[in-house]
Amino acid sequence: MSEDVKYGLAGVLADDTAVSKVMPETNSLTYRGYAVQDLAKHCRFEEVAYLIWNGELPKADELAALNAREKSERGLSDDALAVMRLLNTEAHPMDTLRTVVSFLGQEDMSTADSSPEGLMEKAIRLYAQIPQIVATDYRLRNGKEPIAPTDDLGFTENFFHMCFGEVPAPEVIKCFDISMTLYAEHSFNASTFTARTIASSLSDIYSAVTGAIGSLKGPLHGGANEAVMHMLKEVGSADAARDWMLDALATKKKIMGFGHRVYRSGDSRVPTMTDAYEKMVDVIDTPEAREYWKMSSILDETMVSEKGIYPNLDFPAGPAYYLMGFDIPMFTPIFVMSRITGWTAHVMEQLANNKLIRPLSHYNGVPQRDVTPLEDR
Ligand SMILES: CC(=O)SCCNC(=O)CCNC(=O)[C@H](O)C(C)(C)COP(=O)(O)OP(=O)(O)OC[C@H]1O[C@@H](n2cnc3c(N)ncnc32)[C@H](O)[C@@H]1OP(=O)(O)O
Ligand SMILES: O=C([O-])CC(=O)C(=O)O
Repeated sequence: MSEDVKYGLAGVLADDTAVSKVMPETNSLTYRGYAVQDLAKHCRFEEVAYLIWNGELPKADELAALNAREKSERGLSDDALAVMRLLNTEAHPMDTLRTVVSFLGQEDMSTADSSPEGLMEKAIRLYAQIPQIVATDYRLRNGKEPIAPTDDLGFTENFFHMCFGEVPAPEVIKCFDISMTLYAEHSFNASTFTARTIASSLSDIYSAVTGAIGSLKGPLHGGANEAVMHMLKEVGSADAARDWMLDALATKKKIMGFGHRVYRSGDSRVPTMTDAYEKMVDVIDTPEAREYWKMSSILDETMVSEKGIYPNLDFPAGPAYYLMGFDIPMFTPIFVMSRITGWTAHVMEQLANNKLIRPLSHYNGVPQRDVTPLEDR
């Protein structure tokens, strides 16, 4: 260990950004100057996507133009669908998504076009097509035929339609839409920084997004929303929750969905997501939904009172997705459907003022030595 090294780049200011601001001192977060809570309350995810890319909220005609473009980009090619049918249905959906996004880059004859217009076109294509990849994979893994997207529905409604062939209650749509808004962007998190690092060598945007998907998959980052649900299933009941947590802490287990590199006293997005999750539980109103809600509340209270470590966004998002009917391995791919907006905005920002990302390392290996020829070793 060296005092000069910032392990994990913790606390390092690596570049400027105007996309979002994470403020741990006030547990707050803004996208382009707007508080996420306000955005979640007043805007559909499509408006937030426009904001993240363009820096301003859209006027009605601008939103209509984005939505029309997104709809025109829906529909994977026959080749992409054929590739999906070849893939291993036992694989994790993040592996499938990473592979198919990489294929989209291979299929696009203008992959290397990094003009501002070219980047925006590809960002909108990915935003339009990733939901179909996620939904198609869900259906193929479950032995069902894929459902094609429809232009009659908005972003969120179309996703539910492609997964389940139906659109749920407005409260469920609202909860999902809020999760999309909250997941969309979070400054230099690991996956976004990965995307920027790849872009900084003047590689292409598909490569940057493919790498970012690989980074998000890890359970210390986006993969935690799945891990949270596995944990809730292991806990089993609200009655068992407090003892489960005390035992996990006593045995020094890492509790998924808690803690954050930047926020130390609470994730800015959690109250909004928890509120949306609670409202959805009230609407679903099944014993299972109420049990998960109680269990989550007890785990949260116990972790905060025992360790002073607060839940992050993955903690309420995991069970909310589960109660919406999604299977657990889809949770992190759903995160990608949202974070694609932040990743691509950061690729655009990186390339607008590019400097190759190349930090230094502190060498702690063996000192320099002479090579002994093979016959003498
Ligand atoms: C959308 C997102 O990506 S949000 C993050 C999602 N990830 C998770 O939920 C995974 C669980 N959480 C964690 O692993 C961590 O909190 C991280 C990786 C998110 C942040 O890690 P760091 O900034 O490196 O925090 P660090 O590991 O230094 O934690 C400080 C102390 O709190 C403890 N701690 C932090 N999070 C947790 C946790 N979830 N469970 C138990 N202890 C924890 C650490 O063990 C450490 O204790 P120590 O000082 O006794 O060693
Ligand atoms: O900011 C981070 O390190 C992780 C996170 O919460 C996110 O990417 O949403």
